[in-house]
Amino acid sequence: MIKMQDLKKDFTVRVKAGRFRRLKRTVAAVDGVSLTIERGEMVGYIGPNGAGKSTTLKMLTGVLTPSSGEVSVCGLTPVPQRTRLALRIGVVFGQRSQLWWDLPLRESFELLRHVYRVPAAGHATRLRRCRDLLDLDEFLDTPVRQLSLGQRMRGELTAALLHGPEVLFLDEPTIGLDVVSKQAVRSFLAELGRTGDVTLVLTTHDLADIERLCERLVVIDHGRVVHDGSIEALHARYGSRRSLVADLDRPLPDGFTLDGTTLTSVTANGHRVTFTLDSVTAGVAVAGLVAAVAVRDLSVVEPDIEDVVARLYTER
Ligand SMILES: Nc1ncnc2c1ncn2[C@@H]1O[C@H](COP(=O)(O)OP(=O)(O)OP(=O)(O)O)[C@@H](O)[C@H]1O
Repeated sequence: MIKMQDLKKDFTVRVKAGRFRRLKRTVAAVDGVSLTIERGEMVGYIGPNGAGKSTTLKMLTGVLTPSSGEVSVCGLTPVPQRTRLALRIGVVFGQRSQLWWDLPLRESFELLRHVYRVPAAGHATRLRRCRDLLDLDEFLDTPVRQLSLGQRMRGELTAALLHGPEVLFLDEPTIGLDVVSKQAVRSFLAELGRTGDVTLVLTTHDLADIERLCERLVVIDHGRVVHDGSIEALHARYGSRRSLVADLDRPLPDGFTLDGTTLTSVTANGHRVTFTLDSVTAGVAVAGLVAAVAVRDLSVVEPDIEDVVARLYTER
């Protein structure tokens, strides 16, 4: 569905060199990315600021011409075949709107039907689905400029989907949204992905988006892919471990050890302890602990993706 082969994009920028001098410098925004994304995949494309995420998306959607390498989306070459591509993809870029500022959402959607020449029946079915899943009805007749950010984002998602695209590109779909709108957008995208009809590529700085939505995580830094795989694979690569957190009636006896674990924190005057599970399952560790001391409460905590990704960014 999407193929990139040694894709590069350089920008020439002028940098200050002394009071009056400006020197030309080349920035390799995307520096040899090769990726294949199959139909129905949900891929999170993440990386620190300036890593090259937006530039990649712009090349995939036909906004920017690559400096070198190959790119194809739905079998088309994005820039020269941009018009045909527009009928097959949907795009939501946080900063840019596809909606008409002064028109109610309902009319924007109708205009888009004409722009894309979408048959009325398909359009109506998709709009119905978006209205239900994204709760659009209460603001369908409100002019776009009066919508809250969360309402507008729900409108943008709908606008991007009304022509039935095969691929949806999302640049920071949940940025700036409140908790409720974030959940609404995530649930909607999860539902979209579940049906497998749409291939989804999203960039985000909110790793909860990735955890909720993407089986595949591509991490890019300085224009290069530094990780491509599942979240679990990332945890395995960095040796992240689950932890067992226990609230105890009394502090642990001096020198206490629990086989296959490491005691990593003791808080609340010794009443709360955390063990990292090094080589035992949670079940074995729980059984060992309960047999040895009086436990009031227990929980198993998954490794934190934020920590792992922060390490991935800083270790480079
Ligand atoms: N039009 C442009 N002209 C010059 N340099 C650019 C241009 N667009 C992007 N860049 C540079 O290319 C690099 C990659 O930028 P890009 O916007 O793709 O990063 P990003 O990963 O999307 O970052 P962010 O998370 O901050 O949005 C940065 O160094 C940026 O300054």
